[in-house]
Amino acid sequence: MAIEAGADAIGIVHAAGSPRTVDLPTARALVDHVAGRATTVLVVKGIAPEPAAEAAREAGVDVLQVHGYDRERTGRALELFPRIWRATSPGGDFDPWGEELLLIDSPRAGSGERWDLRALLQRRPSGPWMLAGGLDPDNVARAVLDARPAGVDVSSGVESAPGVKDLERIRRFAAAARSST
Ligand SMILES: O=C(O)c1ccccc1NCC(=O)[C@H](O)[C@H](O)COP(=O)(O)O
Repeated sequence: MAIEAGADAIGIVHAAGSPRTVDLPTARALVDHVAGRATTVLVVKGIAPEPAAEAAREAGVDVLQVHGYDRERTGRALELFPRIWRATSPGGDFDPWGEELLLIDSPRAGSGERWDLRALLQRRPSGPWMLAGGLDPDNVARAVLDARPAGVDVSSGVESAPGVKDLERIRRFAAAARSST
C-alpha cells in the first residue's frame, strides 16, 4: 500500500506497547511482500542491541532503527548490524555516532505529537537526518520547507485509527512531501 503510494522506506514496528507492533514472522512476511521495492526498516524500542540485531536478521530487513539508544548501545548495534538509523528527540545528541541516518522525532515516538522546528535554528545535525513527529498530509510540505531534512517519516498522521494505515492519506502525504523538495 505505502509503496504504491510513493514511500521509499517501510517501517515495521517491533516494540511492546505500540498499537503498530508486529511479531517477527509477520515482519518477515511484510519484508517478503515488499520484495526489494523499498527499504525495509525494523523499528525497535526498549530492547538491547543483541536481541534487536537478532530480530532484524530474523525479519530480513535492510535497516535497524533504534529508539532510546545512548552512544554505547548505538556503537554495539553498529557492530551487530550493518545499517543503523538512530532516533533521537529535539533535545538529544545530534552528533553522528556512526549511524547511517539520524531521525529527529518527538520524544514520544509514534504519538503524533509535533515538536517545535525552531529548535533547529540553534543547532542542526551535521550528517543526514530525517524529520518525524506529528507530520500529516496537511503540514508536511511546510515542515520540509522550514526544516530541510533529507527525508520525512510518518506514522499516525497517515492512519484512520491507531495502527490502521489509510491509503488515501499516505498518497496525499507522499505527494505533499515531494512537492516541497
Ligand atoms: O510508531 C510507533 O508506534 C513506535 C513505537 C515505538 C517506537 C517507535 C515507533 N515509531 C517510530 C517512527 O518512526 C514513527 O514513524 C515516528 O515516531 C513518527 O510517528 P508519528 O508522530 O505518529 O507520525
